[in-house]
Formats: sequence, C-alpha cells, structure tokens
Amino acid sequence: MDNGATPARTAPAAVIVAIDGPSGTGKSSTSKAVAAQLGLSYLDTGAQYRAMTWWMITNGVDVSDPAAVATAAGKPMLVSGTDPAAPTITVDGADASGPIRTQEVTSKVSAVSAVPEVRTVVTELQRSIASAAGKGIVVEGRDIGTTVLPDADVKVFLTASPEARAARRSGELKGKEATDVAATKDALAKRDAADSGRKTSPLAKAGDAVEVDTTDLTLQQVIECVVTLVEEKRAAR
Ligand SMILES: Nc1ncnc2c1ncn2[C@@H]1O[C@H](COP(=O)(O)OP(=O)(O)OP(=O)(O)O)[C@@H](O)[C@H]1O
Ligand SMILES: Nc1ccn([C@@H]2O[C@H](COP(=O)(O)O)[C@@H](O)[C@H]2O)c(=O)n1
Repeated sequence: MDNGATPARTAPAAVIVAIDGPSGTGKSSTSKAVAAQLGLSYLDTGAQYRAMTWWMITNGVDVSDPAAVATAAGKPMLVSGTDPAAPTITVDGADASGPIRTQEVTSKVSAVSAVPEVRTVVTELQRSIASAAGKGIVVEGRDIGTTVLPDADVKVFLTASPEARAARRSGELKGKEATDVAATKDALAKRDAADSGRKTSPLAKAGDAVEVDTTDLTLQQVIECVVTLVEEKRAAR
C-alpha cells in the first residue's frame, strides 16, 4: 500500500567472487579493481602462503622438509587487511608486504603451500575472512573455486599464454631481470607445474568457473568482464 512513506531498502546480499588461475594471468590486478569498483573486500591468498613461507625462512625451518613445515604451520599469526585500495599482510604483528615479494620467497612458496597442514591452517583463515565480509569479497588464488569457497556466487578462472605472462612479469622487474623474458617464462612454468601437480588442493579450474583467456585483452577489458558477471549474478537473485 502506498502510504507516502519512503520504501524500506534492503541491503544487497553479500556476494562472494572467486578468481583463480596460474601466475601472471592478472588475478591480483583484476580482483583489486573489481572489488574497488563494486565496494567489496579483497583477499590475496597468495600473499598468505608467501607470508607463511617468509616466516618459515626467517625462523630457520627447512622448507624442503615437509614434516618440519607441517610441525611449524600453526605457529605464525597471519593477519590480512582486505581494503582493495590498500591490502595489507602482517605476520606476528610485523608488516610482511615487502619481504614476501623477494625472489627467495617466490622460489620456495610452492614447497610450503603443498604441505597439507599449511593448507588446512590457511584455508580456515580464508573462510573466516570471507564469512566476515559484510558486503562480500573478491578472493583470488589457486584453489578458491574448487576448495576454499566452493559455493562462491561467481567463479572465474583466468588464463593467458606463457609468452604474455612472461612479458607482463618482466615488465615489472628491473635491470637485467627485466630483459630476461625466457628465464621469467621458465620460472613461471616451474611454479605452475608445482602448484598444479601437488596432491592437496592443486591449482585447477572449478567445473562451474567461467574461463577468461586474457592474452589479447587489456586489463580494463578483463575487469569489465568480471564486473559484468557479478552484476548479472546479482540481477538474477
Ligand atoms: N590483461 C592484461 N594485459 C596486460 N597486462 C596485464 C593484464 N593483466 C595483468 N597485467 C599485468 O601483468 C602483471 C601480473 O598481473 P597480476 O600480478 O595481477 O597477476 P597474478 O595472476 O595475480 O600473478 P601471481 O599469481 O603471480 O601473483 C602486472 O604487471 C599487471 O599489471
Ligand atoms: N590459493 C592459493 C594461492 C596461492 N598459493 C601458493 O602461493 C604462491 C604464491 O601465489 P601468488 O599469487 O602470490 O603468486 C603460489 O605459487 C602457490 O604456491 C596456493 O597454493 N593457493
């Protein structure tokens, strides 16, 4: 009945977006922009595995020994800030955003993330962050659509040719590394093979994920594609 009162508006239900894919396909850039555009939180799960790896290295844990890594998995306290404009990660209260991006961490993270006890701790943390995100969240990683949030509202699997990914990554590096696209391509392939080949929650496309090949797309086009998928999902509710 029209009584002249302003109709009550219900807040839109939280939307959960899972974005997975191999290294250098554009997951972080896309996820941050989509979250910012839609007013959602953002979680970089790779940063959490990197933070766990950095803690292991700085605390003298032999990361090539899965039993030693498993024993230590519950010790570090990881805290992720989920503002897409300024994502943060701390370990035992210390800012880890710089140290987790070193070559040493990048070369060791796949060994640490393959240990089931590590995945149990980190997956539990990821689920609690996602369930606390009032308006919803964009979560990016390798196993979000398959394992961490199998009931996500929108699942996207980003891909790109090895050449495109290596060129993008080289563009971020400085000096000699920037010109060595072949070495960058090899390093990406090695990490993807380790992440795809592990037994527990390997890098994989969920059966119900939308695959987007970003090789010939600009970042803006990829962002628009994902925003459209989320808006279509919201409209269909
Ligand atoms: N569609 C695109 N076209 C051109 N460059 C892109 C595109 N998407 C991302 N990039 C650039 O490629 C680089 C890698 O992107 P990004 O870090 O988002 O990838 P990622 O999948 O999160 O990688 P990783 O898994 O290794 O963290 C960045 O420099 C980014 O600006
Ligand atoms: N859901 C995830 C996310 C990441 N990993 C592991 O972390 C590494 C670093 O990820 P980046 O996105 O920061 O490059 C990645 O190579 C995986 O080993 C994971 O296992 N699961």
